[in-house]
Amino acid sequence: MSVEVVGLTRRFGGTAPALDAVNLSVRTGEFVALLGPSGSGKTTLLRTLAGLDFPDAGEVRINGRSVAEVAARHRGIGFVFQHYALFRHLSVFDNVAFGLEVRPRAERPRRSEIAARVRRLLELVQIPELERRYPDQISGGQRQRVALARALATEPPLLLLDEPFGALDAQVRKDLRLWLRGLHEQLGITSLFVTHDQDEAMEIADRVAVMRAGRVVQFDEPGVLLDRPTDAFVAGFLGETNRLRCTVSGGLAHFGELPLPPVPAEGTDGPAVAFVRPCDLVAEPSPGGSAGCAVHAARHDGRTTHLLVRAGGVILDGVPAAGWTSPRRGEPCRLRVQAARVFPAHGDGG
Ligand SMILES: Nc1ncnc2c1ncn2[C@@H]1O[C@H](COP(=O)(O)OP(=O)(O)OP(=O)(O)O)[C@@H](O)[C@H]1O
Repeated sequence: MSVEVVGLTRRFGGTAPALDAVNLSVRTGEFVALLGPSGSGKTTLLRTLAGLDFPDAGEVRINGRSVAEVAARHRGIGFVFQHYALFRHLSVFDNVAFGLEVRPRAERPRRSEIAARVRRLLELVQIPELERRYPDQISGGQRQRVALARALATEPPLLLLDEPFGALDAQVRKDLRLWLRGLHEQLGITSLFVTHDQDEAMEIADRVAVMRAGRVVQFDEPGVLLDRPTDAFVAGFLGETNRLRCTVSGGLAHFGELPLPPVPAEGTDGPAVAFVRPCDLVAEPSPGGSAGCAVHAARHDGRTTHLLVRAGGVILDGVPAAGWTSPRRGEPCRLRVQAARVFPAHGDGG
């Protein structure tokens, strides 16, 4: 099922619209993340797709057709919302069966068929042994699986998930998101999920729509977002990065007081902001101390050793040069910038 959003605008009465002429085109079978800071419009966009909220302008097209006149329950969409609680008085089995049980008699599968489908779904979400339990007798992660099974029971070709694992601890989240990605592929559905966890988005989505202030500012594959952000907001929002004020003149960004060599920069002359990833900021020993930098601390993120370097009154996050095995606190060093993304200062995302 493909989804197209065209010029979607939604105002709630405040001055800034929650959605501001959003365009987005999701292909059949894609797994797409909506990522952005709090209040950027992610949930409003998802609710509008689901038919739970209505736009002031623009439209949603599913498989090329406008769904403006189609009620939520007829859109063929399954959704899992973080706070869309399970029915506490129903067993796990009955929660999953619910969407089928409430169908009009003519469309309702036979009882034995419903039971078979519920059991298949509980196998799929890997909790077949829990069917007789009630929601308050299972863990948070298991509840999320039940919610997902319930959403899938009506076999929707499109699945919408709003922070589906938001309330869970980090390891469970990690396991569940990989499992969800596998499930998406196994079922061959189209899925959109909202998150403000960039690792989650980058790890499992085919494409990520980065949202800011009611707009989609970039919609690309994770690698493209990291390597070729189209503006300063995306560059600063994604991944770890040093954000440095600079001035562009004659094709070079100059860092003023900061003891950093100028780097090549395209674009017009004037105040700018440069984003330098830690892996592109290389520190090497400078025994004489003339480079004006010193080791502040070493930091390990599980994969890489980072070196925090004091330079001109600020602390920058870099990496030690190859072969520099034991930098000591206070040791003089110099910094080399291997790559930087430079944008005009007026669009730097505040
Ligand atoms: N029912 C509502 N009434 C008034 N304003 C609303 C309503 N729903 C959302 N908004 C406003 O619309 C904007 C977008 O909200 P939305 O919930 O879509 O953002 P979000 O990106 O999902 O945020 P979060 O990550 O915090 O969930 C916010 O400024 C919010 O205050």
